[in-house]
Parts: sequence; C-alpha cells; structure tokens
Amino acid sequence: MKIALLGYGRMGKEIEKIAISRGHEIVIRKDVNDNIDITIADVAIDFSVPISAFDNISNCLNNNVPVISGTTGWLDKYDDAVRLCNEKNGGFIYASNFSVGVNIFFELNKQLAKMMSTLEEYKISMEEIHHTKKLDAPSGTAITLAEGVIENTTKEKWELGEKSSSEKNIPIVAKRIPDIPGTHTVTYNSDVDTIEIKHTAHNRKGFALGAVIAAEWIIGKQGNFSMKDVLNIS
Ligand SMILES: NC(=O)C1=CN([C@@H]2O[C@H](COP(=O)(O)OP(=O)(O)OC[C@H]3O[C@@H](n4cnc5c(N)ncnc54)[C@H](O)[C@@H]3O)[C@@H](O)[C@H]2O)C=CC1
Ligand SMILES: O=C(O)C1=N[C@H](C(=O)O)C[C@H](O)C1
Repeated sequence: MKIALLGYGRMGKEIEKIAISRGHEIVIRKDVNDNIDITIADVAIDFSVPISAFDNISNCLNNNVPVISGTTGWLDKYDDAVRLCNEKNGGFIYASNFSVGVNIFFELNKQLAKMMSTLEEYKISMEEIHHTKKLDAPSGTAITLAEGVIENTTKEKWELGEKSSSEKNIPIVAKRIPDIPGTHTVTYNSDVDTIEIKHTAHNRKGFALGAVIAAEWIIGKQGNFSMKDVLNIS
C-alpha cells in the first residue's frame, strides 16, 4: 500500500517504522502546511495537530483517498467529517485510541459502568496521565471512556477537575508528566472499598500498529467506521 503520513511527529515516525515492516511504502510525509498531492496515496494516516486534522481529512475525502485519523482535540468538526465522507462515498475512521488493548478496555469500561449504574454508594472519577508535549486535555481516550459511562448510566457529562460541580458529571483529572505515553484509570469509590480499572501504554507501538491495521482494513470500503469495526469486537 502507498501510505500518506499526515503529521510526521512522534506518531508519524512510529507508524512509518511499522508500515515499512509490514511491506508498505510511505509516499508522503506531510508536516506543518506542506503542499502535497494526496492522490498519489492509496490511504492516508493523520496524526497531526487539533487545528489541522479536519483540513487534512477533508483533503483526503475530497480526493477519494480513504483516511484514518488518530488526532485528538478536533471533535467539534467530527460530524462535518462524517457528512463529507457520506457525500463523497469515502472511507473514514477516527479513533481516540488505536491500540488493541485500549479498545478492549473501552468495552470493559462499558460493562463495568452497566454493573455500577444502580449502585449509588460508588462515586466515579477518571484520571489520564500523558507526556508534557500533549496539546489537549482531557485526552481523547478519556473522553471516549466518559462517553462509554454516559451511555450506560445516568451520568450526563464529563468535567475537567478533581471534583465535579454536579452529581450528574464525571470528574476527569488530566496530569502531565514527562515521557508518559498514556495511562487511563476509571475509579469507583465508596466508603468501604474501591474498584479501579486501568490501562497503561508502555510505548507508542500499540497505537501505531492499530493505525496501520486500520489503514489496511479500510482499503476498498466505503463509510464511516470505528476501531470496533476493524477489530471485530462485540
Ligand atoms: N488515536 C491514537 O491512538 C493516538 C492519538 N494521538 C494523537 O495524535 C496526534 C499527534 O500526536 P504526536 O505524534 O504525539 O504529536 P507530535 O506533536 O509529535 O506530531 C504532530 C505533528 O503534526 C505536525 N503538523 C502541524 N501542522 C500540520 C499539518 N497541517 N499537517 C500535517 N502535520 C502537521 C507537527 O509539525 C508535528 O510534527 C495528537 O493529537 C495525539 O493526541 C497520539 C497517540 C495515539
Ligand atoms: O497525545 C498522546 O500522546 C495520546 N493521545 C491520545 C489521546 O488523547 O487519548 C491517545 C493516547 O493516549 C496518546
């Protein structure tokens, strides 16, 4: 496959190594606002910055190139991206986290939320820890975890901070510590005990492998998909 990397930072470089090891060719390495001809690629993988993700994705969809995006912090335009994908009969996957482990963790989180939904003595909170170069907070993964809880309980919103302003909200603490690739914890605390589920990424290889697998999977498909479709998780 001929792959365009839209964003050639920490993730772009990690994806390049894995893509080459799986027999693919990198035909574009776009960083910042370079002019590119996206039509030379079979598929594009966007791991850029929040302000550029939508333009990168639109350029692909407008030129009939399927696109995978892992960039977080741009979701105010997600519905526009889905609309454009449908209008152009394109292929598009956004995932806040491409690692297999986190996608299993997302399902575990939903199951746990269902079980906890009637147990009012337990108070939920979330914590995410990332490296100090991260631009957005809370992380996209923490937002997906919060959405999984909201779908399965009476919680209505997430809120940044240690304590939420309403019982209906899920408090999310975002910590920034040098070199941490990504740690997410969901905690249910009561007076008598604590239940906690946690995912710790040891490096960026899992995110990068998931993105390449998604790029391989989307070739020849039309529609807006998720990592759950790619991994066939039920
Ligand atoms: N979904 C997932 O599994 C994961 C998502 N991420 C997200 O991916 C994004 C990138 O992460 P990193 O590689 O760690 O960041 P990074 O800062 O190392 O790389 C981003 C690169 O994008 C470049 N860039 C700026 N404007 C651009 C444009 N118009 N077009 C293309 N590239 C442009 C920057 O120069 C930079 O080199 C972040 O939003 C991060 O949260 C990171 C890891 C996993
Ligand atoms: O910026 C990062 O590094 C990461 N971003 C994603 C997020 O916002 O959830 C995924 C992963 O945790 C690493």
